[in-house]
Amino acid sequence: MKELYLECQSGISGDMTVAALLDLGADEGVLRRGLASLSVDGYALRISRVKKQGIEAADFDVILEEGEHPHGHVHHVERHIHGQAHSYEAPHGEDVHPHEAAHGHEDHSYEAPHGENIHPYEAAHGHEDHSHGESHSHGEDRLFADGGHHHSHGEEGVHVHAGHEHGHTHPHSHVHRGLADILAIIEGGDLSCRAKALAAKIFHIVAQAESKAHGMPVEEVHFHEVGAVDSIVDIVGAAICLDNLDIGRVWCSPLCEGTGTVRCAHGIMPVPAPATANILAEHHIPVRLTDTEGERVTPTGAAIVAAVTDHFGAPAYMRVKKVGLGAGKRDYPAANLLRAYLIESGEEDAYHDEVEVITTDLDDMTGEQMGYAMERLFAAGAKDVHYTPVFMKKNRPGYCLTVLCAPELHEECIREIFKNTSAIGVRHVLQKRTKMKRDLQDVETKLGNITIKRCEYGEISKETVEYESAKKLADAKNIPLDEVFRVAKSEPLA
Ligand SMILES: O=C([S-])c1cc(C(=O)S)c[n+]([C@@H]2O[C@H](COP(=O)(O)O)[C@@H](O)[C@H]2O)c1
Ligand code: NI
Repeated sequence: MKELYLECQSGISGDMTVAALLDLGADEGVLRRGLASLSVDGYALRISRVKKQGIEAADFDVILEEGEHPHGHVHHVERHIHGQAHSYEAPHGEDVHPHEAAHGHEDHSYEAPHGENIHPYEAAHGHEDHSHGESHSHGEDRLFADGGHHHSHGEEGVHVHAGHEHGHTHPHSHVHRGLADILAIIEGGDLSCRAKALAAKIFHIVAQAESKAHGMPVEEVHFHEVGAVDSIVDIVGAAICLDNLDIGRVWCSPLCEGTGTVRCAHGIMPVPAPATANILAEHHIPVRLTDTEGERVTPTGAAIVAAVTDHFGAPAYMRVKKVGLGAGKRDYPAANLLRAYLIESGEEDAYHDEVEVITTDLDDMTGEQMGYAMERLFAAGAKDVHYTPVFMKKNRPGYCLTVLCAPELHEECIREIFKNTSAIGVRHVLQKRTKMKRDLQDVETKLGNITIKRCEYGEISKETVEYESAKKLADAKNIPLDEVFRVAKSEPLA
């Protein structure tokens, strides 16, 4: 099984992920053919090599073709997901292009005016000849064969796109695709079942987060035409590449997110953007908030991580087989790169792993409450839970609660502790564990079937009778437990 470790020191976005996977060896031809098989057009792909602080990396760029954008420029993709209401209010006096596309004209500059932190896809552009004075509304809504709802803009009402009210002297149409439209596009593509399922899973995660952010049912979340193209290409692209690399297990570091604000289709939003924050929360993704200005983790990036990650944190041991670098679009003091490693995790080393040890001292709970808390912790997946008597401050006898769990479950276990005990703080530490390799085996004895646990650590080996199976036999035969153990030990075990 191939294993992937995503190191998200610079955060993660959809395009960085596709680029890093291509750099790891995902087949560009397979990616291009897969994307071309989707009923989505009006864009071009640019796959190139770029340098970030002198470090060479792969770059994946989705470029809208002329005519796709209402103003007819080739530009980097804007993203605009929204409900049908079109009611984003513009902060007063802001001079932001309604569609916020990066129209550098000559140079596609990503420089934001006045040092503002504008998403590269949404940077204000510099041309002068648009008239945005008039308002317009959406007229009829009909389903087009290309899998979206075209909105033709009439004369009345106001259509506000994240910045200011805008109108156009020419009528134009947008395609607003809902989740169902996008899932149909994915389903209709010539992709493997695994790639389709993964792309659909990622889109569900984004739609869920958008639905929560905008307070509307998932079915009503609509992906604006150009934004949908960008998201489809990035998300399906990532799914195709993961499938092509045959990745079976994914590890992911905490996501480093920046700070400040980001300007997008809704206007200025805090970093992490609402949809991103919702994904981080919903999927318990560990995050490291840094003081670098800017959005490092996008909703698409967070959704990919949520969909594919099996373990958060680096494996205890890993052998690196290959490194792939995917470039981010903006420049920061530290190279803006997503690093993807093809690895063999130390999990193959069956003798070592890591466990999280969580402790807290309790002096004001009843036995019933402590028993219940223990049950909840086991239900959350704790490996072990125990109470140790302690003598605490103010001469109070109390108990130290200790929970052992897999590192990726420690957040969940801490939540259970806060929910079900009087604790208002816990201590936790990741500990290295050395363990014997274990193997359970059923053996036949004169009393019946019994389970033996065989343990091995190099040349050291031992066998123990599994208590639960011995108890079952003792109950069934109505004989002392000791007798079952005696028989199990005296008989040669096959
Ligand atoms: O346009 C919409 S609806 C939009 C919503 C949100 C929310 O958090 S809600 C965020 N954004 C921003 O768009 C860009 C592109 O994101 P990708 O995931 O497509 O790379 C990014 O800055 C988001 O924060 C847009
Ligand atoms: Ni719109």
